[in-house]
Amino acid sequence: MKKIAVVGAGYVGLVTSVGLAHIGHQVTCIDIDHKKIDSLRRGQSPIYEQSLEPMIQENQRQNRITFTSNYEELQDAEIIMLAVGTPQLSDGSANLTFIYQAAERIAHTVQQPVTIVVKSTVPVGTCEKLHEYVQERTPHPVELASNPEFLREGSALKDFFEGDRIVIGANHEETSQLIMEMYTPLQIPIMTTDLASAEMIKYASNAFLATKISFINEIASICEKVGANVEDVANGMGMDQRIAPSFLQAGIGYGGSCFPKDTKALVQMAGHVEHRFELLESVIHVNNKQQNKLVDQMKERFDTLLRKRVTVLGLSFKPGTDDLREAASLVIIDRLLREGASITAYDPIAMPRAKEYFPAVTFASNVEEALSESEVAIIVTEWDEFKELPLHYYEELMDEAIIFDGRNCYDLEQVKKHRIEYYSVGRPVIRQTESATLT
Ligand SMILES: NC(=O)C1=CN([C@@H]2O[C@H](COP(=O)(O)OP(=O)(O)OC[C@H]3O[C@@H](n4cnc5c(N)ncnc54)[C@H](O)[C@@H]3O)[C@@H](O)[C@H]2O)C=CC1
Ligand SMILES: O=C(O)[C@H]1O[C@H](OP(=O)(O)OP(=O)(O)OC[C@H]2O[C@@H](n3ccc(=O)[nH]c3=O)[C@H](O)[C@@H]2O)[C@H](O)[C@@H](O)[C@@H]1O
Repeated sequence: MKKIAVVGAGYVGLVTSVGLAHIGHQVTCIDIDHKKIDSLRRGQSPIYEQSLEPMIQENQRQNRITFTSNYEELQDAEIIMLAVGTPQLSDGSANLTFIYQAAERIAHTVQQPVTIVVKSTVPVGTCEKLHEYVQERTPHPVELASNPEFLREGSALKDFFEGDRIVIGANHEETSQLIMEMYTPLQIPIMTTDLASAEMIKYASNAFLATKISFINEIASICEKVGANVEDVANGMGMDQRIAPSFLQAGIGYGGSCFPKDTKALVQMAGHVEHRFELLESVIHVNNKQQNKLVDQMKERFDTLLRKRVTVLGLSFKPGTDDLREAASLVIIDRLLREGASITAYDPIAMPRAKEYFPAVTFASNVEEALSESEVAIIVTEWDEFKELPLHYYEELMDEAIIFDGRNCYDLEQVKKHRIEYYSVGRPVIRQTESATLT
């Protein structure tokens, strides 16, 4: 059992805190956001993440986790994990303000030798500089390690307990050893390396996954023109073990708090060492195009979207989370509003957050209400609730069932059995007439 402090109670900090407490460590989780801490003390999670809230409560009951805004409470921690945000600056590079603010507070608080572990995604070279920065501000010996996080929102706890690998970057073997001991109960393969390589593994991994997505989306666009079906193409490609099936789901592009920002940060980082990362620039460009694709198609279909009654199904950047950061819905709704459409939206989880973003949107309390009297539906997030929705609902509830599906939720053969006009990504358009469905 180790005494660990985690700084930052966001997606990463909170999941890390709860995960580490659950495997037996004594964890103090610190955040400067008093509202978050108050809610956590009551056992309520400020974010939606499957199984997180009961696990917070269970570990509170066992006295393995406490939440605070008071830095003094990290004084006796042997390990301090840094999990504050690293958002993007206007030029795309990473904003390290929160990292340095937290580091300053840590330096002025610690009373004994400590190891700081950077979980936040930071540009290569940051850990080395941060080490000096903290050590200059405290007489107590400080060690520093990079331990990038690979969890996905929506499956964050599962990823914590069953991740593919743990990466530890450090300058000394004893430092790596300490972090390895902390993770021992997890039985996940651990790879150790130097600080810079660990920092780069995180960016390279996210950039590679984003590249897979933009690649398949480009293939999807070609499929549409040559009459191929991108789903079959992706399945066929994924059967090759060298390619692997994951992250080949064509759609309206990647969003979220990390792929968009980390790809841009890596392009910036490369630029600083006079390397133009052209491949990644294209990945970003393709993704921007992809987010606009369905609205472009919709405009082509209707000539004008002025006063069109559009239903947006799904708002979060992916299912399983209420996170709207860089979600495709933001781009799509903004475009639709500028085109003069009238929008009703529904999301099973993200609506309370979405209401702050979209004052001009009407929010429905369920999918039926969202679709009733709608002229066109656009699916932005592939929640199970939409995937499992019987297709006749569209026929019955909408004026005329016209669906633009940005996440390829439905099987084309099933769609063909209904009076539905159906546009998806990288697959043939289905335009069923009444007579065709009856035969
Ligand atoms: N969200 C995700 O799925 C993943 C995020 N990451 C990386 O992890 C880092 C954190 O990301 P998220 O958890 O999404 O951020 P977040 O924005 O959800 O949470 C960050 C938290 O840090 C707190 N904070 C800021 N300054 C502080 C300070 N001085 N002292 C204490 N708390 C402070 C904020 O109040 C906030 O609650 C980022 O670098 C991100 O790129 C890495 C892997 C996955
Ligand atoms: O650094 C991070 O923050 C995290 O970023 C991603 O995790 P996350 O953003 O939570 O979600 P993903 O499942 O990777 O999805 C990201 C986006 O890509 C899209 N996507 C994903 C897969 C796919 O095949 N096609 C596709 O369009 C999703 O719809 C979503 O908008 C990575 O998968 C994590 O390993 C990483 O830790």
